[in-house]
Amino acid sequence: MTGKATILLVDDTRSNIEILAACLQHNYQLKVAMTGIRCLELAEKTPIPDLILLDVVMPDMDGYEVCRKLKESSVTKDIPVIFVTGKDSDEDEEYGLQLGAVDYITKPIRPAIVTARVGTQVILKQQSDALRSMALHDQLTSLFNRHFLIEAATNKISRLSRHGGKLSIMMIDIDHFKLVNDQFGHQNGDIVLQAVADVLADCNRKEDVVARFGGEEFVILLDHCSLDDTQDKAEQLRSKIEQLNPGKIHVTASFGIAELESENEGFEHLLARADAAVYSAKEKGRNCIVKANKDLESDVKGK
Ligand SMILES: Nc1nc2c(ncn2[C@@H]2O[C@H](COP(=O)(O)OP(=O)(O)OP(=O)(O)O)[C@@H](O)[C@H]2O)c(=O)[nH]1
Repeated sequence: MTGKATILLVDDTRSNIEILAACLQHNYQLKVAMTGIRCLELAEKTPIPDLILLDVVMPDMDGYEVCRKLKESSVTKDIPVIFVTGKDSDEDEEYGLQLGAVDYITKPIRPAIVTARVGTQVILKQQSDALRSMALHDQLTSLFNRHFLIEAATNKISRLSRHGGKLSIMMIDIDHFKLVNDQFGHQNGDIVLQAVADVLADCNRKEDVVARFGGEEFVILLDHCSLDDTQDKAEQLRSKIEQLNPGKIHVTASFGIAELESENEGFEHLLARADAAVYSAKEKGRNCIVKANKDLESDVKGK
């Protein structure tokens, strides 16, 4: 991880914030909130904190309630929380830990103890972020992997069922990739995969998901994108890949595109339609784009 970890300090008393800041400001980037509501706002804003030090007794919303809300939100649920509080009974501590806090520090604080406990939690958070990132990315291309794609698509489809909107999918399969490996070797095959992945990653909006789905197959999820717009985008990508020549190897790819018919269509079905369209593109001579039929059966029969 590059740069300093970010810690959000939450306390309604300025002098408490100052004491904590004095312990931590040299090693961490600090954000400060003096109310529970402000804590919830800052916890969702970039840079998302790596750790929150949370007071309990505050006028607008107490720290326990803030912690509960942090744990309910998909954006903030993985941020570790340490309570820093004057409430020092066993019951208070037990309650705070039951809410999901990773540690509980009582006031008056001892700076060396705060520094050590914060350091431990920051390291654990960085390690778990690194593991999560490895679990969700493809190592060769650094794109998202199939596991993340399925998770993201399922979330997007369930959001669409609540708020409406469009979702399209593009499946991209490099043509005759076995021949590339056979003629130029596996290492050059890897270079081709990385070059194609870079083109796909560069040409997309931040909210789109670009994933390596398997061997020489990639999938892009396009938010709020109609099938016609997806086709335009696919044409740009097809043309860029054709002009790439990574390691002087001529590369092309076949594209299948599909738009979610309704929120009742599951991701598996959408994917199967895009896959059938890729198959049709291969049948048509490769290096082209095929729109999926609405009906998967007729696509599959066309094989
Ligand atoms: N270099 C490299 N090759 C891989 C990787 N993953 C899968 N492959 C190879 O990709 C090739 C895919 O071949 P096929 O599925 O037969 O498809 P194709 O040769 O691209 O033929 P068409 O898709 O019909 O155009 C296989 O030879 C796999 O070994 C990888 O990570 N690196």
